Amino acid sequence: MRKIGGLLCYAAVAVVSKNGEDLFSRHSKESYLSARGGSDASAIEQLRDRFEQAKNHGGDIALDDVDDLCTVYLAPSSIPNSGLGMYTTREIRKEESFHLREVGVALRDRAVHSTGNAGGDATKLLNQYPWSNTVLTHGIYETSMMESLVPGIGMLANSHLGLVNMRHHDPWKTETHKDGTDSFHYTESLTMDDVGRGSYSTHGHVIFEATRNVAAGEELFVSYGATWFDAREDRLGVIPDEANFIEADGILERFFRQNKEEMKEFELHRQYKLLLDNAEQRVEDASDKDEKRVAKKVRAALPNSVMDAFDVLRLGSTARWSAKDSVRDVDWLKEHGACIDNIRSYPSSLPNAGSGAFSTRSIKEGDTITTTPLITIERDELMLWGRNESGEQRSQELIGHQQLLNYCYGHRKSSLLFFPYSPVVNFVNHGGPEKSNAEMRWSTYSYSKSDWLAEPLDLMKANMKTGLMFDLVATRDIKRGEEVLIDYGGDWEERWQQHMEDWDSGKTPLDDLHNMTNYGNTSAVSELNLNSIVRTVEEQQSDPYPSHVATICLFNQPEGGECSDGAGEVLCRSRWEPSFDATKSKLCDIISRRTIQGRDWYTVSTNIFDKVSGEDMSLAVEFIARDAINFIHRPYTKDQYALEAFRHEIGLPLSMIPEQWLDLEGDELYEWPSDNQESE
Ligand SMILES: C[S@@+](CC[C@H](N)C(=O)[O-])C[C@H]1O[C@@H](n2cnc3c(N)ncnc32)[C@H](O)[C@@H]1O
Repeated sequence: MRKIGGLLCYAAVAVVSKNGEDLFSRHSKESYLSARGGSDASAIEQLRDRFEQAKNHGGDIALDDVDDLCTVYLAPSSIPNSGLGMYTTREIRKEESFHLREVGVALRDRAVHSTGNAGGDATKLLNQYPWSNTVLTHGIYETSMMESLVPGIGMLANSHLGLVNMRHHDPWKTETHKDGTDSFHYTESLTMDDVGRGSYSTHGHVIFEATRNVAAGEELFVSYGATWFDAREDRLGVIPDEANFIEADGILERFFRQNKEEMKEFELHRQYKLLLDNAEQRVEDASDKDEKRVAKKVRAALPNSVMDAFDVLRLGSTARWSAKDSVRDVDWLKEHGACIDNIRSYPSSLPNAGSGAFSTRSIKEGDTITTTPLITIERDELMLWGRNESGEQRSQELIGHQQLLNYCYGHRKSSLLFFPYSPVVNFVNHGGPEKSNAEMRWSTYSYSKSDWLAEPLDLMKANMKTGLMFDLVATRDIKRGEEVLIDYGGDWEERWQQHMEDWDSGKTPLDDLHNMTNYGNTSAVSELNLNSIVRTVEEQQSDPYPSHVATICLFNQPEGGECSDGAGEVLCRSRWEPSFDATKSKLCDIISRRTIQGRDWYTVSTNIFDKVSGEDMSLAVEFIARDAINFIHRPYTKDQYALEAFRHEIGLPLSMIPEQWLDLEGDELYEWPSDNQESE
């Protein structure tokens, strides 16, 4: 969705719509407030408890705060021609965390490693969905060019810039040692003995929160940023942003002050036509591109007839009028929607598997647990190709796969992969034939485009829309609190067994993974962040930090120049304010430390090299406080970037894949231990 290559960025837009406030009519029950998760610390405590319960009760967990009835639905979006959207049937209070935590799957340096087809090619469906790295905070430093896919609200919720009600929750803004995404299982249980290391995302804990009160029945909207829409004007038309809707509201307000309803109808029409003519003239008269764009968007926000303008009055704003059904009747949602909150993520009951999806309600055999749209991805797009010797061109050497492969469904005989993106569905783990209690099927939901199963492969690859869907169906009765497991298939199982054998025997190429210095432990990073003192570069010579650790400094550039030589210490200090905006953080070296009035202050030097201008923008900064310094993983040292980590798609039975999509022998993809074995 938003940004590609730093072009567009996720802005934490705090849009407060009057509509939402007005519609928020009744106070909800207390459990609902307690369910908002409270502080992150208590959320982690809760998770710890759940983990203990999971371990002690054979995987089942208690879910005291779950509503009996479904609270999140997939249903047609209220934005015309925008496919499906996501709706809540219970009110969500401003700043309340959305209860379904998500996984964030990082995409690594696609422009460098992908084939010509991918990485920046705007015609690829996959390229419509990644968030800029600021959503997975500190992701900025994970790799050179990082983007991420965040299912649930991060992919399924549409964007209406005038009705935004959800945004990514950023604990790192106030607690610099947190990156806002890491789930506790990651810091708790991931050790060198963990054979699952790197095979699942370390961002298993992405949280969204409400930017304003959200009414029961309301569609959930995030901001993709205005520039995302500007870049797609050809395909999507002119899409107003929040300011344009507000301006249009002002124009209508003036119109209705001057022209009363009791005026003669033809006079009203005439006056309104004049209003529209003026709006169009403004587009004509605009002196530059930006002005023209604003004028076009304001015009697009205005209704085309005076009758519709009266409708705006009734609904309260042009934004609300442009998506009339953005607050749907809950009964309508029950009838037309598909329930998508029957599962939540908690630490898996399986060893080495990271998080899992747990049923929040009792499900009967044959019932649909959740329904998910899919994006189709070509296998090539997830391959990591090396570089030639000069580093300028891609080589023919396949060096690995994007971690996203592990979250995709497919069959080795097809180059087509499917990535589901309903909430929590990506946490469903492999139970093998014995433990599985569910399976993925092509969806029977009325909005699933099942006729696409007859489409030729080329058309599927070129498709810029989503349409195919999966249902996750219970294959036996599932208790509330039980982990939902499917069978990833024989190919997956075989590769996993091979991976475990290689791991146990300490065989190469897994040596890198065993090597602490290369893919270091996150607990070490978290612990350093709790230390009050940061060692200077000189101190580190005799007392080094682990090599996977780097320091970033978060501070605001002073207005009106740097701390000059002549400036006194106090002035310097007041100028270099810590900032918790990760987008402004910089990798930095700690040069010296001084204690003034009992408080430690640091001189740091940032090392920034502007890739675009080629300019060395390194900066020496004096006097920043400890809380403006943060320990993070050095680029490429998080587990997901270990090239040798386990990689395999989730297997679909051969019988599910239409014959015309079977374009591969399949054996060339991985070094198959048993090449000729036909696996379902
Ligand atoms: C679709 S993801 C499932 C969610 C994942 N557990 C997480 O925490 O994000 C698939 C990955 O989960 C892990 N996984 C799933 N089932 C597993 C199992 N039975 N044993 C070990 N790892 C498993 C593997 O790393 C696999 O590549």
